[in-house]
Amino acid sequence: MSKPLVTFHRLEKVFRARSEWRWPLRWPRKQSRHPKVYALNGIDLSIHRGETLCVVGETGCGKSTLARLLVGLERPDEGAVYFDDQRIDQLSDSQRMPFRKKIQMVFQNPYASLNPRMTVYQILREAIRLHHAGWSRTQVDQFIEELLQSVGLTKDAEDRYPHEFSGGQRQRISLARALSVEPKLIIADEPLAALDVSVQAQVLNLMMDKQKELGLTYLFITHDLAVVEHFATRVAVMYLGRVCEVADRATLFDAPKHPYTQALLSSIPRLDNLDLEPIHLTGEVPTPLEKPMGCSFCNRCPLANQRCYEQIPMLVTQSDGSQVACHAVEEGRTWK
Ligand SMILES: Nc1ncnc2c1ncn2[C@@H]1O[C@H](COP(=O)(O)OP(=O)(O)OP(=O)(O)O)[C@@H](O)[C@H]1O
Repeated sequence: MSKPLVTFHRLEKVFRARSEWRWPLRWPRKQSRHPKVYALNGIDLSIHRGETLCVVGETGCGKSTLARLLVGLERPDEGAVYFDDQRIDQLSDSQRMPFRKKIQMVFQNPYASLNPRMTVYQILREAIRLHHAGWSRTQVDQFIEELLQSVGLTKDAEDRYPHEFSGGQRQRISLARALSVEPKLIIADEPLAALDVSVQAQVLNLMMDKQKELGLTYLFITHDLAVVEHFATRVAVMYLGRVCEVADRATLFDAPKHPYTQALLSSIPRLDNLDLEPIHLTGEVPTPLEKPMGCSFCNRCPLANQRCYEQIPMLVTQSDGSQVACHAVEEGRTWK
């Protein structure tokens, strides 16, 4: 197999808590006014060329932080990020310029991420000018027309402003802007969350078509497991700043191994097994204000034993190629 396009190596990110975290009820007053938030606690993960890696996990588990580190909006406290074999997490803004073109991001809210004062033409021209500085006006105009056509929009979209479009059309414009610099990787952070279900399918199909046509790689962050099942090549399941399972799509949905993945997937009704009962997790959801000593999932895991509370489980490759970070899986402990 060729080398991965992206590698996250033992990535850690700690934030100082935002003001709303300052005095939560569970936080003793004697503690710092700005306690630490352990957003990523040692992420080891790769993205292969041409694949769609979907990252799933409940809110606050660190999915967006991972994306922001890759795109250079945040720097890690520990560990490294490699793109095309080059370490990119320590680069200055100017050293990062060549990678800006190769790594593009599509956000959840296309309205907030498109400048409302610029027409679609101006938005696209700005991106193109930055990366194809030598192009003539005619070349730029022709490229914009073709670009809009390729995402299902017509030339008359050029003179309109973002607010004149529907949510789905705005997401097409965001995709056009990302594609305008001919990237290798597109990071899509919940790109469908603000769209109607019928429009979600159109945007998803467009993204899949573009991937086939241009050989793109996607890092796709979502809460929606139906989207993951339709769209992913591989899936990384995150829990509280750690990756607990990575597997190709079929393996993950057919044979999830980590107890958290099993609970997560049991919430989707399956036509092939209507008798399957959803697994209800008990126990308090841990806070990222405390660095977990052992497995981050142990206080909600019905399979946990003393070892799980004391020792951090590492990702271990299984016989079917998936990777699982779980002492219970390693020891063969199963649900009763
Ligand atoms: N700039 C920041 N300052 C302080 N804390 C932050 C900052 N950014 C993220 N966090 C915290 O880091 C943790 C991980 O956040 P992140 O946004 O990566 O999670 P997420 O999995 O993407 O969540 P969601 O699915 O809700 O978007 C959260 O506890 C969040 O509150």
